[in-house]
Amino acid sequence: MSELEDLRKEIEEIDENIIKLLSKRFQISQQIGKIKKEKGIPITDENRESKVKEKWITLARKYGIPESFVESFLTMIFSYSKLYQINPKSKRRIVIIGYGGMARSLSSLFKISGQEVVITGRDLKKAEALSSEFNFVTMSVDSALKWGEIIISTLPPSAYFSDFMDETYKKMKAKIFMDITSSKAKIFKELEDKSIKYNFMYLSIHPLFGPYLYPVGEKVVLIPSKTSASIVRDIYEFFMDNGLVPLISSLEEHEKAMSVVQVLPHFYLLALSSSIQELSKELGIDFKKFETTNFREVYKIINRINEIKNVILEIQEHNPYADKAREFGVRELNNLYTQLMGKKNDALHS
Ligand SMILES: C=C(O[C@@H]1C=C(C(=O)O)C=C[C@H]1O)C(=O)O
Repeated sequence: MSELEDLRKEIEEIDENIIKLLSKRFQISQQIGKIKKEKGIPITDENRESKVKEKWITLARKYGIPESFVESFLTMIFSYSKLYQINPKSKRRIVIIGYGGMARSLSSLFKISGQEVVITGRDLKKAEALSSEFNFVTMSVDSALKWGEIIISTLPPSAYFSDFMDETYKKMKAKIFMDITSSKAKIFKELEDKSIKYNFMYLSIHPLFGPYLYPVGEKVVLIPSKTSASIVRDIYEFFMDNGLVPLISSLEEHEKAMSVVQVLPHFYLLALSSSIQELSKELGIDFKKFETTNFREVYKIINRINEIKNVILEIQEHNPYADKAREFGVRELNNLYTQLMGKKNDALHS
């Protein structure tokens, strides 16, 4: 055998060992998951993750492996390790109304946690396309509402004022109903009123993650309404059991928080996106050719934002603190501008 072949053989053996060890690590993680379930503690333990990461970085230095490799590898290990810990106490009958990115993300989560899911909506062909991805079932809206116990609507805010939803509310008696919108000010009261009128339990939720698959360990905000007091505990446990980290909030606190974590950064990023285009055009520069590591990361986020621009603009429009957030954004940008321009002028005059 040539030297090249010998070395490749050695690599293959090492690869097998890596896989064996990973499998062992995931099995242990599964055991840890069972203990956490018994004790009612959440799957994600950020303290522990920091400790593990510290250890990995020390070892990486010791063995001469780049820290950046270890960091991205470990991030993947954590997220798959947590997948192995999902093991819900009970199976619930969940109906998802809608078939967009968030419906897909929630479906992926419920698939690994073994929930029973039916996908429905106005367009049953689209519902069927999503169902088949996860081997779930599609039903007409009427049948789905009869069958289901927990109804999660992934529709945009405007949909809650449509004839379609008007008909749907009437068929949800005694069911648990959730919306997942980012800006709730406009719809919360409407849905709360409808839940009183038609006797369903309305618990507003906001998954704090984008349309990604297997969002294990991510947060979901729960905003109780007048009709959901009796089920908040149950749904809190349900989400924890399915691998998310639930967080209870009031409507007002949630809207304020979203003006800080969504409205403001999205506002800057949209402006950053267009100013990058404009400035590079003005200067005749192909910025992709010169991108730095930081720029690459920022641009990834800009691309993600542009992909869901309609949702982003909806949040800008509906969040009640959006005007304030944008005012602060512009004010601080101007302050920085004045400060930096001032420095430049000082330098010129000295
Ligand atoms: C395995 C655990 O669960 C999660 C996964 C971890 C891991 O894979 O190392 C660490 C912390 C937790 O977020 C644990 O708590 O130890």
